Amino acid sequence: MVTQENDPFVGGEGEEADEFELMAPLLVAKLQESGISAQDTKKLADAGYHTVEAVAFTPKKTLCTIKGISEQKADKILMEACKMVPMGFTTATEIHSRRSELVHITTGSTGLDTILGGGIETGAITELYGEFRTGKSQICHTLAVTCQLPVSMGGGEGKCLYIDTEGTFRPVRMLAVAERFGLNGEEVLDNIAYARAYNADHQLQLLVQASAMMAESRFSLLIVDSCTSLYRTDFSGRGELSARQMHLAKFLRTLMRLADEFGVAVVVTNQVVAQVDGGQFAVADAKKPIGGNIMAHASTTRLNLRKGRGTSRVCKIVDSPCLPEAEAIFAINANGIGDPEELKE
Ligand SMILES: Nc1ncnc2c1ncn2[C@@H]1O[C@H](COP(=O)(O)OP(=O)(O)OP(=O)(O)O)[C@@H](O)[C@H]1O
Repeated sequence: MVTQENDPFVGGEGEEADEFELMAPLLVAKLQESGISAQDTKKLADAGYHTVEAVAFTPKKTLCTIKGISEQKADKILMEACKMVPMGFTTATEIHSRRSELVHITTGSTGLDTILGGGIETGAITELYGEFRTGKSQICHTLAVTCQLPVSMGGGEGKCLYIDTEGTFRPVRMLAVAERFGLNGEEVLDNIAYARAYNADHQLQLLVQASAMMAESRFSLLIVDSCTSLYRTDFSGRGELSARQMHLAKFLRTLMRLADEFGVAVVVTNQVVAQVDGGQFAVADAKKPIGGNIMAHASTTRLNLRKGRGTSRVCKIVDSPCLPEAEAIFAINANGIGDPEELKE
């Protein structure tokens, strides 16, 4: 459970805090120790680069677009940032050992957690897509609470950042989940940072603030519900398709950078639309997720949700770098995502 007292980024002490400090991203001001001026590190932070990792992962030509950062300065900044952040080759053994430390956040459903290898993966993007009322937002609400649990209880010991584009955020649902897991409702809500996005530009802009917040305090989950709905309203028709996809690609790339940089789990929801380009061989009623290849490639794991019997829902792993295709049945209960009655025991 993350409270002000035990949040390792807000002045926690002792062994646990040391461990987190080792894993924590380096604040951009750290570059001053390598001869970059305080003015320049401020310019970087103002432009949304709050950590040395964010700077090191950025191409030179992008850094040069920041007011007051010349090509020469960008070279020097990148050289120093790359010295602090390991960017070259490493061994598979090292990667294996790092990956074994990655935690999974419980979804609240045993069946779902089992097929997902423990829950939602941190340091990666998980996409939940499906028709309306299939439980996408309900899973997000449960995760916003379970991500705060201790690792031993299937949590990520971090706060949650929630970007809502459809106005479906309901704290009362989170209070019910908090009670189920024996957490203090007030503290749980205090650990969820909420923002409503009003258009696609604003949605992207919120990620700049998100990175500043993540650099200050320990977050384990970032939710965007829904990732694509504002793109559908802001860009219409075939004429704007390419602009829409470019904007979406930038948004998803920024999400991936946050997942890499801060090791947070990123969960995005997506709707489906009827398939219209399948010609005479199109399956009747076939629905596909919005966002095309851009969305498909950006998501590390894609989960398709559909309705089952009664309150039950079915989740299918459609794409994952290390999980087999599999299905699990879960339920939407009053106290969050769980197992259907008939599957209990
Ligand atoms: N308190 C509750 N107890 C049990 N089930 C609930 C509760 N609140 C909502 N639900 C169920 O959750 C379902 C809606 O799920 P959710 O809001 O996650 O849909 P969604 O997939 O996000 O849909 P959309 O695309 O419309 O946003 C409904 O079937 C509703 O009955």
